[in-house]
Order: sequence, then C-alpha cells, then structure tokens
Amino acid sequence: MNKVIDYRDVELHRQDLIALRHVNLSVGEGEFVYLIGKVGSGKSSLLKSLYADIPIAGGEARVLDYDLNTIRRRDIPFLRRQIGIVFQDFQLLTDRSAYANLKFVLEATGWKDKSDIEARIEEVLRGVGMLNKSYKNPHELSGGEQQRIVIARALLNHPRIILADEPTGNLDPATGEAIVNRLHDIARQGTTVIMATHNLSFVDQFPGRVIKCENHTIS
Ligand SMILES: Nc1ncnc2c1ncn2[C@@H]1O[C@H](COP(=O)(O)OP(=O)(O)OP(=O)(O)O)[C@@H](O)[C@H]1O
Repeated sequence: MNKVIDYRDVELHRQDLIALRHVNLSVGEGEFVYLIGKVGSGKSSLLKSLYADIPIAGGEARVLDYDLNTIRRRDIPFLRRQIGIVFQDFQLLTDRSAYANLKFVLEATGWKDKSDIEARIEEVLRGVGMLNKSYKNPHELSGGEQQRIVIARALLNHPRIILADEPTGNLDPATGEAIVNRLHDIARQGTTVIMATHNLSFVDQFPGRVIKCENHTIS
C-alpha cells in the first residue's frame, strides 16, 4: 500500500495551546477515513495541518512527497494542488456561475488551453451530475447542488487526497448520503478521502476506517 499520509508523534497547536498530540497516523492510497469527535476535539486542526495551513509543532509529518517540517513556502501550492479541499470556509464565489468558479480554479493553477479547460470542467461536472446546471450562480442552487459543485471543484486537478470537513453539515439526510456515496466512489477510484463528520450513521451505511479525536489525541 502506498502511503499518502504518515504522521509520527505529531503535535499541533492552536494559539500556543495544544490541540492534538501523539498523533500517529498512516493512510494509504484510496483509503476512506472518517474523522469523528466532539466539537473542538481537533478534527479541523488535523485536516488543516495536512495541507500545511497550520504548522507541525512536533513530531514527523509527511504528506505525499513532502515533509511538512521542512516544506518550503514556495512548494506549498504544489502540495495543495494535489489535495482537493471541501471545507465550509472554501465556498463558491457568488459573483459568477458554477462553471466560471471551476474555470477560475483551472486558470489559477496554470491551465492555458481553452479546449482542455472545457473538457476537464465537463468531466468533473458530469461526475457529480451537475453538467446541466453549471450555468447557474451558486445562490440559484440548493445546498446539496452547491456542495456537489464544491466537490467537482476539488476534483479538477486530479487530487491524490480529498479533505472534507463536515461536507454534509447543512444538507438534508438524503442529499448528505448522496454526497458521502460519491466520496466513497472517489476513494474506490484511488483518491484517498478523509472526511470529518458528526454524523455516525454514515459509518454504518458506508463503511470506512474510523479515527476518533478525543482527549487531545487520536485513536
Ligand atoms: N483559529 C483558531 N485559533 C485558535 N484556536 C483555535 C482556532 N480554531 C480552533 N481552535 C481551537 O483548537 C481546538 C480544536 O479545534 P478544531 O476546530 O480543530 O476542532 P473540531 O473537532 O474540528 O471542532 P468542530 O467539530 O467544531 O469543527 C479547539 O480548542 C478550538 O477552540
């Protein structure tokens, strides 16, 4: 199994306080991992550390081909390009269509060829069943439809890892299930998925590895 995440005795701080410590975590290609735990238990902190948004305060941490302790600032965008992020604080831009949101990301990550851009956008939109509504602005889409666009956006650059923080938080149960089901499909295709959730019913319905944040560590 190819490891995509390897944390050894990692410690993470939030404003000088220890959020998590003694974090030992090894995750392979194509694994689906649920991250569970109470509010404030450190789930988001762990996810943010994985894309170098918060620093490693102790221990050894590798994600894909990078050592997070020594990664250079200029290499962080290259790490992030391989990680699809589905977070509440990465919402769609509201001043443009869903399609234009995706185009914006591809252009910002160096895609130049117009027909390549169009083909890739169509491919990811088709994958989440949103091809026919991509002309709409985010506010004209339901919460579930917006979340499907956010997932499509996360997939654009063929990420090796998807990090999803409460991706079903604002959705009705059926829509939430459809999103989790789609994330499992993505994992089966070889992309590692780590999903933080409060909803334990998903774990029974769509089995995956479960990691719990508790008492400032994981188990
Ligand atoms: N931006 C921040 N600055 C300082 N402390 C923070 C910040 N964000 C979170 N914390 C603190 O870090 C600890 C872990 O929070 P974190 O957001 O990782 O938990 P969580 O399990 O993701 O919670 P939730 O389920 O509410 O998202 C908490 O004690 C929290 O108060």
